[in-house]
Amino acid sequence: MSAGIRRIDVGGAQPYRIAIGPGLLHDSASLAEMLRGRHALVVSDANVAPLHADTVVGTLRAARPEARIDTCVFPAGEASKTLANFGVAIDALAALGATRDACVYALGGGMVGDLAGFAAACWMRGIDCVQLPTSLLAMVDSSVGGKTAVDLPQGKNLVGAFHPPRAVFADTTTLRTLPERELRAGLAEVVKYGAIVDAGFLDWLDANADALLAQDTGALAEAIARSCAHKAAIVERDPFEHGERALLNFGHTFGHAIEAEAGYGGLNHGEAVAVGMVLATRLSAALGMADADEAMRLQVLLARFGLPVALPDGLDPEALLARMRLDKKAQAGGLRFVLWSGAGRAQVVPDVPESAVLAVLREA
Ligand SMILES: NC(=O)c1ccc[n+]([C@@H]2O[C@H](COP(=O)([O-])OP(=O)(O)OC[C@H]3O[C@@H](n4cnc5c(N)ncnc54)[C@H](O)[C@@H]3O)[C@@H](O)[C@H]2O)c1
Ligand SMILES: O=C(O)C(=O)C[C@@H](O)[C@H](O)[C@H](O)COP(=O)(O)O
Ligand SMILES: [Zn+2]
Repeated sequence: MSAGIRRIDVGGAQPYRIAIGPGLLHDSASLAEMLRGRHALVVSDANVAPLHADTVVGTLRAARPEARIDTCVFPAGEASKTLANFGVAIDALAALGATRDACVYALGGGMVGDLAGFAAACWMRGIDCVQLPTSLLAMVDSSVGGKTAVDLPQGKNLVGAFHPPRAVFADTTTLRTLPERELRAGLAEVVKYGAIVDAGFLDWLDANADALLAQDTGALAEAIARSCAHKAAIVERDPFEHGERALLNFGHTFGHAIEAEAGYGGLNHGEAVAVGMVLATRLSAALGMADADEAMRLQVLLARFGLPVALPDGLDPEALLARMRLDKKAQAGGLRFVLWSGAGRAQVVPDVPESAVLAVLREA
Protein backbone atom coordinates (compact mmCIF):
# COMPACT_ATOMS: atom_id res chain seq x y z
CA MET A 1 0.00 0.00 0.00
CA SER A 2 1.22 3.49 -0.81
CA ALA A 3 1.87 6.40 1.53
CA GLY A 4 -1.00 8.60 2.68
CA ILE A 5 -3.18 5.62 3.52
CA ARG A 6 -4.86 5.60 6.93
CA ARG A 7 -5.69 2.25 8.47
CA ILE A 8 -8.19 1.35 11.16
CA ASP A 9 -8.48 -2.17 12.52
CA VAL A 10 -11.83 -3.56 13.59
CA GLY A 11 -11.35 -6.28 16.19
CA GLY A 12 -13.64 -9.03 17.39
CA ALA A 13 -14.41 -12.56 16.28
CA GLN A 14 -13.98 -11.65 12.60
CA PRO A 15 -11.38 -8.87 12.53
CA TYR A 16 -10.74 -6.80 9.41
CA ARG A 17 -8.94 -3.68 8.28
CA ILE A 18 -10.32 -0.43 6.91
CA ALA A 19 -7.92 1.37 4.55
CA ILE A 20 -8.66 4.98 3.59
CA GLY A 21 -6.79 7.03 1.00
CA PRO A 22 -6.13 7.77 -2.65
CA GLY A 23 -5.50 5.10 -5.26
CA LEU A 24 -6.61 2.03 -3.36
CA LEU A 25 -8.67 0.66 -6.27
CA HIS A 26 -5.37 0.34 -8.17
CA ASP A 27 -3.65 -1.62 -5.40
CA SER A 28 -3.45 -5.05 -7.01
CA ALA A 29 -1.71 -6.83 -4.17
CA SER A 30 -4.17 -5.66 -1.49
CA LEU A 31 -7.38 -6.23 -3.46
CA ALA A 32 -6.28 -9.63 -4.80
CA GLU A 33 -5.01 -10.77 -1.40
CA MET A 34 -8.65 -10.85 -0.29
CA LEU A 35 -9.55 -13.35 -3.02
CA ARG A 36 -8.97 -16.70 -1.36
CA GLY A 37 -10.39 -18.75 -4.24
CA ARG A 38 -10.71 -18.16 -7.97
CA HIS A 39 -14.15 -16.56 -8.30
CA ALA A 40 -14.81 -12.86 -7.87
CA LEU A 41 -18.07 -11.00 -8.42
CA VAL A 42 -17.83 -7.22 -8.68
CA VAL A 43 -21.23 -5.74 -7.79
CA SER A 44 -21.88 -2.10 -8.64
CA ASP A 45 -24.49 0.36 -9.89
CA ALA A 46 -25.07 2.08 -13.22
CA ASN A 47 -23.40 5.34 -12.11
CA VAL A 48 -20.32 3.86 -10.49
CA ALA A 49 -19.62 0.88 -12.78
CA PRO A 50 -18.71 2.98 -15.86
CA LEU A 51 -16.32 5.01 -13.69
CA HIS A 52 -14.57 2.29 -11.71
CA ALA A 53 -15.56 -1.30 -12.51
CA ASP A 54 -12.89 -1.73 -15.21
CA THR A 55 -10.27 -0.47 -12.78
CA VAL A 56 -11.29 -3.00 -10.14
CA VAL A 57 -11.46 -5.89 -12.61
CA GLY A 58 -8.10 -4.87 -14.11
CA THR A 59 -6.51 -4.53 -10.68
CA LEU A 60 -7.68 -8.02 -9.72
CA ARG A 61 -6.64 -9.53 -13.06
CA ALA A 62 -3.15 -8.09 -12.79
CA ALA A 63 -2.49 -10.11 -9.65
CA ARG A 64 -4.76 -13.07 -10.38
CA PRO A 65 -4.83 -13.74 -14.15
CA GLU A 66 -6.35 -17.18 -13.63
CA ALA A 67 -9.37 -15.90 -11.68
CA ARG A 68 -12.92 -15.80 -13.08
CA ILE A 69 -14.25 -12.31 -12.55
CA ASP A 70 -17.83 -11.32 -13.39
CA THR A 71 -19.62 -8.02 -12.85
CA CYS A 72 -23.21 -7.45 -11.79
CA VAL A 73 -24.56 -3.93 -12.24
CA PHE A 74 -27.84 -2.57 -10.83
CA PRO A 75 -29.74 0.61 -11.61
CA ALA A 76 -28.53 3.33 -9.24
CA GLY A 77 -30.64 4.40 -6.28
CA GLU A 78 -32.37 3.09 -3.17
CA ALA A 79 -35.18 1.54 -5.22
CA SER A 80 -32.68 -1.13 -6.33
CA LYS A 81 -32.13 -2.42 -2.78
CA THR A 82 -34.80 -5.11 -3.15
CA LEU A 83 -35.34 -8.80 -2.60
CA ALA A 84 -35.73 -9.15 -6.38
CA ASN A 85 -32.24 -7.71 -6.94
CA PHE A 86 -30.87 -9.85 -4.13
CA GLY A 87 -32.09 -12.74 -6.33
CA VAL A 88 -30.31 -11.24 -9.33
CA ALA A 89 -27.03 -11.08 -7.37
CA ILE A 90 -27.50 -14.68 -6.21
CA ASP A 91 -28.11 -15.75 -9.82
CA ALA A 92 -24.87 -13.99 -10.80
CA LEU A 93 -22.96 -15.96 -8.15
CA ALA A 94 -24.51 -19.18 -9.45
CA ALA A 95 -23.61 -18.30 -13.05
CA LEU A 96 -20.06 -17.57 -11.93
CA GLY A 97 -19.90 -20.99 -10.29
CA ALA A 98 -18.77 -19.27 -7.11
CA THR A 99 -17.30 -21.69 -4.60
CA ARG A 100 -17.17 -21.05 -0.87
CA ASP A 101 -13.81 -19.32 -1.20
CA ALA A 102 -15.24 -16.80 -3.70
CA CYS A 103 -15.33 -13.10 -2.97
CA VAL A 104 -17.92 -10.39 -3.64
CA TYR A 105 -16.45 -6.92 -4.24
CA ALA A 106 -19.10 -4.30 -3.43
CA LEU A 107 -18.15 -1.26 -5.51
CA GLY A 108 -20.42 1.73 -4.88
CA GLY A 109 -22.45 3.52 -2.28
CA GLY A 110 -24.40 2.05 0.59
CA MET A 111 -27.12 0.67 -1.66
CA VAL A 112 -24.59 -1.57 -3.42
CA GLY A 113 -22.76 -2.35 -0.18
CA ASP A 114 -25.90 -3.50 1.63
CA LEU A 115 -27.28 -5.50 -1.32
CA ALA A 116 -23.99 -7.14 -2.31
CA GLY A 117 -23.12 -7.77 1.33
CA PHE A 118 -26.44 -9.54 1.87
CA ALA A 119 -25.88 -11.73 -1.20
CA ALA A 120 -22.42 -12.61 0.14
CA ALA A 121 -23.93 -13.36 3.56
CA CYS A 122 -26.37 -15.85 2.03
CA TRP A 123 -24.49 -17.53 -0.82
CA MET A 124 -23.50 -20.96 0.50
CA ARG A 125 -24.34 -19.52 3.96
CA GLY A 126 -21.64 -16.89 3.73
CA ILE A 127 -18.69 -15.99 1.51
CA ASP A 128 -16.21 -13.13 1.70
CA CYS A 129 -17.31 -9.60 0.89
CA VAL A 130 -14.83 -6.77 0.35
CA GLN A 131 -16.37 -3.33 0.60
CA LEU A 132 -15.12 -0.74 -1.92
CA PRO A 133 -17.17 2.31 -0.89
CA THR A 134 -17.36 5.18 -3.38
CA SER A 135 -19.83 7.54 -1.67
CA LEU A 136 -18.95 9.55 1.43
CA LEU A 137 -21.83 7.91 3.28
CA ALA A 138 -20.54 4.44 2.43
CA MET A 139 -16.98 5.40 3.46
CA VAL A 140 -18.02 6.78 6.85
CA ASP A 141 -20.73 4.30 7.73
CA SER A 142 -22.26 1.56 5.57
CA SER A 143 -19.05 -0.21 4.53
CA VAL A 144 -18.12 -0.81 8.19
CA GLY A 145 -19.83 -3.02 10.74
CA GLY A 146 -21.39 -5.81 8.73
CA LYS A 147 -25.04 -4.76 8.62
CA THR A 148 -26.32 -5.99 5.24
CA ALA A 149 -29.92 -5.85 4.05
CA VAL A 150 -32.54 -5.10 1.46
CA ASP A 151 -35.65 -2.95 1.86
CA LEU A 152 -39.26 -4.08 1.68
CA PRO A 153 -42.17 -1.79 0.74
CA GLN A 154 -43.15 -2.15 4.42
CA GLY A 155 -39.86 -0.85 5.77
CA LYS A 156 -36.13 -0.24 5.47
CA ASN A 157 -33.59 -3.04 5.79
CA LEU A 158 -36.23 -5.47 7.00
CA VAL A 159 -34.50 -8.52 5.48
CA GLY A 160 -30.82 -8.83 6.14
CA ALA A 161 -27.95 -10.34 8.08
CA PHE A 162 -24.92 -9.35 10.10
CA HIS A 163 -21.98 -10.26 7.87
CA PRO A 164 -18.75 -8.35 8.52
CA PRO A 165 -16.67 -7.48 5.47
CA ARG A 166 -13.33 -9.18 4.91
CA ALA A 167 -11.82 -5.76 4.31
CA VAL A 168 -12.78 -2.18 3.46
CA PHE A 169 -10.83 -0.13 0.90
CA ALA A 170 -12.08 3.46 0.71
CA ASP A 171 -10.35 5.01 -2.31
CA THR A 172 -10.90 8.70 -1.65
CA THR A 173 -10.18 9.72 -5.25
CA THR A 174 -13.57 8.22 -6.19
CA LEU A 175 -15.24 11.07 -4.28
CA ARG A 176 -14.23 13.50 -7.07
CA THR A 177 -17.24 12.40 -9.13
CA LEU A 178 -19.72 12.16 -6.26
CA PRO A 179 -22.66 14.55 -6.81
CA GLU A 180 -22.80 17.37 -4.27
CA ARG A 181 -26.17 16.22 -2.94
CA GLU A 182 -24.63 12.82 -2.09
CA LEU A 183 -21.64 14.46 -0.41
CA ARG A 184 -24.03 16.38 1.84
CA ALA A 185 -25.95 13.17 2.57
CA GLY A 186 -22.75 11.55 3.78
CA LEU A 187 -22.09 14.50 6.07
CA ALA A 188 -25.35 13.73 7.90
CA GLU A 189 -23.95 10.40 9.12
CA VAL A 190 -20.66 12.17 9.98
CA VAL A 191 -22.56 14.66 12.16
CA LYS A 192 -24.29 11.68 13.78
CA TYR A 193 -21.01 10.46 15.34
CA GLY A 194 -20.38 13.86 16.86
CA ALA A 195 -23.94 14.05 18.13
CA ILE A 196 -23.91 10.65 19.82
CA VAL A 197 -20.39 10.18 21.17
CA ASP A 198 -17.97 13.01 20.39
CA ALA A 199 -18.79 16.62 21.22
CA GLY A 200 -15.27 17.67 20.16
CA PHE A 201 -15.91 16.24 16.70
CA LEU A 202 -18.99 18.49 16.41
CA ASP A 203 -16.75 21.49 17.16
CA TRP A 204 -14.29 20.26 14.51
CA LEU A 205 -17.13 19.90 11.99
CA ASP A 206 -18.31 23.42 12.77
CA ALA A 207 -14.79 24.74 12.19
CA ASN A 208 -14.21 22.71 9.02
CA ALA A 209 -17.66 22.90 7.41
CA ASP A 210 -16.53 25.09 4.52
CA ALA A 211 -13.50 22.89 3.78
CA LEU A 212 -15.66 19.78 3.78
CA LEU A 213 -18.24 21.32 1.46
CA ALA A 214 -15.41 22.43 -0.84
CA GLN A 215 -14.23 18.80 -0.91
CA ASP A 216 -10.87 19.63 0.66
CA THR A 217 -9.11 16.26 0.52
CA GLY A 218 -7.42 16.62 3.90
CA ALA A 219 -10.62 17.59 5.68
CA LEU A 220 -12.54 14.77 4.03
CA ALA A 221 -9.89 12.18 4.90
CA GLU A 222 -9.94 13.36 8.52
CA ALA A 223 -13.75 13.21 8.68
CA ILE A 224 -13.78 9.72 7.17
CA ALA A 225 -11.07 8.42 9.49
CA ARG A 226 -12.64 9.88 12.64
CA SER A 227 -16.06 8.53 11.66
CA CYS A 228 -14.69 5.08 10.90
CA ALA A 229 -12.75 5.03 14.17
CA HIS A 230 -15.97 5.71 16.10
CA LYS A 231 -17.96 3.13 14.18
CA ALA A 232 -15.16 0.54 14.44
CA ALA A 233 -14.93 0.96 18.21
CA ILE A 234 -18.68 0.60 18.70
CA VAL A 235 -19.22 -2.41 16.41
CA GLU A 236 -16.17 -4.13 17.84
CA ARG A 237 -17.72 -3.95 21.33
CA ASP A 238 -21.29 -4.72 20.19
CA PRO A 239 -21.32 -6.37 16.74
CA PHE A 240 -24.93 -7.60 16.93
CA GLU A 241 -26.60 -4.50 18.40
CA HIS A 242 -27.42 -5.94 21.78
CA GLY A 243 -26.59 -2.62 23.41
CA GLU A 244 -24.59 0.48 22.54
CA ARG A 245 -24.56 -0.17 18.76
CA ALA A 246 -28.15 1.06 18.72
CA LEU A 247 -26.73 4.58 19.28
CA LEU A 248 -25.65 4.47 15.62
CA ASN A 249 -29.37 4.48 14.87
CA PHE A 250 -29.77 8.05 16.14
CA GLY A 251 -32.24 9.80 13.81
CA HIS A 252 -33.03 6.56 12.00
CA THR A 253 -36.42 5.72 13.54
CA PHE A 254 -37.83 8.91 12.03
CA GLY A 255 -35.51 8.74 9.01
CA HIS A 256 -36.36 5.22 7.93
CA ALA A 257 -40.08 5.93 8.31
CA ILE A 258 -39.68 8.99 6.05
CA GLU A 259 -37.80 6.98 3.41
CA ALA A 260 -40.26 4.09 3.39
CA GLU A 261 -43.37 6.28 3.47
CA ALA A 262 -42.08 8.10 0.37
CA GLY A 263 -41.59 4.75 -1.38
CA TYR A 264 -37.77 5.19 -1.38
CA GLY A 265 -38.14 7.95 -3.95
CA GLY A 266 -38.10 11.07 -1.76
CA LEU A 267 -35.27 12.12 0.53
CA ASN A 268 -32.18 9.96 0.29
CA HIS A 269 -30.93 8.12 3.38
CA GLY A 270 -28.57 10.81 4.65
CA GLU A 271 -31.18 13.52 4.16
CA ALA A 272 -33.84 11.49 5.94
CA VAL A 273 -31.43 10.85 8.82
CA ALA A 274 -30.72 14.59 9.05
CA VAL A 275 -34.44 15.32 9.47
CA GLY A 276 -34.66 12.33 11.81
CA MET A 277 -31.90 13.65 14.07
CA VAL A 278 -33.63 17.03 14.33
CA LEU A 279 -36.92 15.36 15.21
CA ALA A 280 -35.18 13.07 17.71
CA THR A 281 -33.66 16.07 19.49
CA ARG A 282 -37.12 17.71 19.59
CA LEU A 283 -38.60 14.54 21.04
CA SER A 284 -35.76 14.50 23.59
CA ALA A 285 -36.53 18.11 24.53
CA ALA A 286 -40.25 17.36 24.75
CA LEU A 287 -39.49 14.48 27.15
CA GLY A 288 -37.34 16.80 29.28
CA MET A 289 -34.01 15.20 28.33
CA ALA A 290 -32.43 17.85 26.14
CA ASP A 291 -31.85 21.55 26.17
CA ALA A 292 -33.69 23.22 23.28
CA ASP A 293 -30.79 25.65 22.56
CA GLU A 294 -28.28 22.83 22.22
CA ALA A 295 -30.69 20.93 19.98
CA MET A 296 -30.88 24.04 17.79
CA ARG A 297 -27.08 24.02 17.42
CA LEU A 298 -27.26 20.56 15.86
CA GLN A 299 -30.00 21.73 13.51
CA VAL A 300 -27.92 24.77 12.48
CA LEU A 301 -24.90 22.56 11.66
CA LEU A 302 -27.03 20.21 9.54
CA ALA A 303 -28.57 23.16 7.72
CA ARG A 304 -25.09 24.58 7.12
CA PHE A 305 -24.27 21.33 5.35
CA GLY A 306 -27.28 21.98 3.10
CA LEU A 307 -29.28 19.17 4.64
CA PRO A 308 -33.06 19.26 5.14
CA VAL A 309 -34.16 19.82 8.74
CA ALA A 310 -37.94 19.69 8.32
CA LEU A 311 -40.39 16.95 7.45
CA PRO A 312 -41.10 16.91 3.68
CA ASP A 313 -44.62 17.98 2.68
CA GLY A 314 -47.31 15.39 2.19
CA LEU A 315 -46.21 12.80 4.75
CA ASP A 316 -48.98 11.80 7.14
CA PRO A 317 -47.85 11.73 10.81
CA GLU A 318 -50.09 8.73 11.63
CA ALA A 319 -48.67 6.79 8.68
CA LEU A 320 -45.10 7.61 9.78
CA LEU A 321 -45.88 6.45 13.30
CA ALA A 322 -47.27 3.16 11.95
CA ARG A 323 -43.98 2.67 10.04
CA MET A 324 -42.02 3.17 13.26
CA ARG A 325 -43.76 0.19 14.85
CA LEU A 326 -41.73 -1.95 12.40
CA ASP A 327 -38.44 -0.26 13.37
CA LYS A 328 -35.91 -2.91 14.41
CA LYS A 329 -35.44 -1.29 17.81
CA ALA A 330 -39.16 -1.53 18.59
CA GLN A 331 -40.24 -4.20 21.04
CA ALA A 332 -43.54 -5.85 21.88
CA GLY A 333 -43.85 -3.27 24.66
CA GLY A 334 -43.52 -0.28 22.32
CA LEU A 335 -41.16 2.09 20.57
CA ARG A 336 -37.52 2.47 21.55
CA PHE A 337 -35.74 5.64 20.47
CA VAL A 338 -32.17 6.86 20.53
CA LEU A 339 -32.64 10.10 22.44
CA TRP A 340 -30.22 12.90 23.06
CA SER A 341 -29.18 14.81 26.12
CA GLY A 342 -26.62 17.11 24.49
CA ALA A 343 -23.55 17.10 22.25
CA GLY A 344 -21.89 13.67 22.36
CA ARG A 345 -24.50 12.21 24.69
CA ALA A 346 -27.17 9.80 23.43
CA GLN A 347 -29.00 6.89 24.98
CA VAL A 348 -31.54 4.26 24.05
CA VAL A 349 -34.88 4.93 25.72
CA PRO A 350 -37.62 2.26 25.82
CA ASP A 351 -41.38 2.75 25.97
CA VAL A 352 -41.43 6.19 24.39
CA PRO A 353 -45.11 7.25 24.36
CA GLU A 354 -46.56 7.27 20.86
CA SER A 355 -48.48 10.43 21.75
CA ALA A 356 -45.17 12.30 22.24
CA VAL A 357 -43.84 11.04 18.89
CA LEU A 358 -47.04 12.04 17.15
CA ALA A 359 -46.93 15.51 18.68
CA VAL A 360 -43.39 16.04 17.34
CA LEU A 361 -44.43 14.82 13.88
CA ARG A 362 -47.50 17.06 13.82
CA GLU A 363 -45.43 20.13 14.65
CA ALA A 364 -42.59 19.33 12.23
N1 LIG B 1 -25.03 -1.15 6.47
C1 LIG B 1 -24.95 -0.03 7.17
O1 LIG B 1 -24.40 0.01 8.27
C2 LIG B 1 -25.50 1.24 6.58
C3 LIG B 1 -25.15 2.47 7.14
C4 LIG B 1 -25.64 3.63 6.56
C5 LIG B 1 -26.43 3.55 5.42
N2 LIG B 1 -26.74 2.34 4.90
C6 LIG B 1 -27.51 2.24 3.66
O2 LIG B 1 -26.75 2.86 2.63
C7 LIG B 1 -27.62 3.39 1.65
C8 LIG B 1 -27.27 4.83 1.39
O3 LIG B 1 -25.94 4.87 0.87
P1 LIG B 1 -25.51 6.01 -0.16
O4 LIG B 1 -25.87 7.32 0.38
O5 LIG B 1 -24.12 5.73 -0.55
O6 LIG B 1 -26.52 5.78 -1.37
P2 LIG B 1 -26.31 5.10 -2.82
O7 LIG B 1 -25.56 3.88 -2.74
O8 LIG B 1 -27.68 5.06 -3.42
O9 LIG B 1 -25.40 6.18 -3.56
C9 LIG B 1 -25.89 7.48 -3.73
C10 LIG B 1 -25.73 7.93 -5.20
O10 LIG B 1 -24.38 8.27 -5.44
C11 LIG B 1 -23.92 7.58 -6.60
N3 LIG B 1 -22.48 7.37 -6.41
C12 LIG B 1 -21.86 6.65 -5.44
N4 LIG B 1 -20.54 6.81 -5.54
C13 LIG B 1 -20.31 7.63 -6.58
C14 LIG B 1 -19.14 8.18 -7.15
N5 LIG B 1 -17.94 7.96 -6.63
N6 LIG B 1 -19.28 8.96 -8.24
C15 LIG B 1 -20.52 9.24 -8.74
N7 LIG B 1 -21.66 8.78 -8.23
C16 LIG B 1 -21.55 7.98 -7.16
C17 LIG B 1 -24.75 6.32 -6.67
O11 LIG B 1 -24.76 5.79 -7.95
C18 LIG B 1 -26.11 6.87 -6.23
O12 LIG B 1 -26.75 7.46 -7.32
C19 LIG B 1 -29.03 3.20 2.18
O13 LIG B 1 -29.59 2.06 1.60
C20 LIG B 1 -28.80 2.99 3.66
O14 LIG B 1 -29.85 2.27 4.24
C21 LIG B 1 -26.29 1.19 5.45
O1 LIG C 1 -24.35 0.26 11.76
C1 LIG C 1 -25.36 0.49 12.43
O2 LIG C 1 -25.65 -0.18 13.42
C2 LIG C 1 -26.27 1.59 12.05
O3 LIG C 1 -27.36 1.71 12.61
C3 LIG C 1 -25.81 2.53 10.99
C4 LIG C 1 -26.94 3.24 10.27
O4 LIG C 1 -26.40 4.46 9.78
C5 LIG C 1 -27.46 2.47 9.06
O5 LIG C 1 -28.36 3.27 8.34
C6 LIG C 1 -28.05 1.10 9.34
O6 LIG C 1 -28.25 0.40 8.12
C7 LIG C 1 -29.39 1.14 10.02
O7 LIG C 1 -29.63 -0.11 10.54
P1 LIG C 1 -31.07 -0.69 10.87
O8 LIG C 1 -30.76 -1.81 11.80
O9 LIG C 1 -31.88 0.41 11.52
O10 LIG C 1 -31.65 -1.13 9.59
ZN1 LIG D 1 -27.74 5.36 8.38
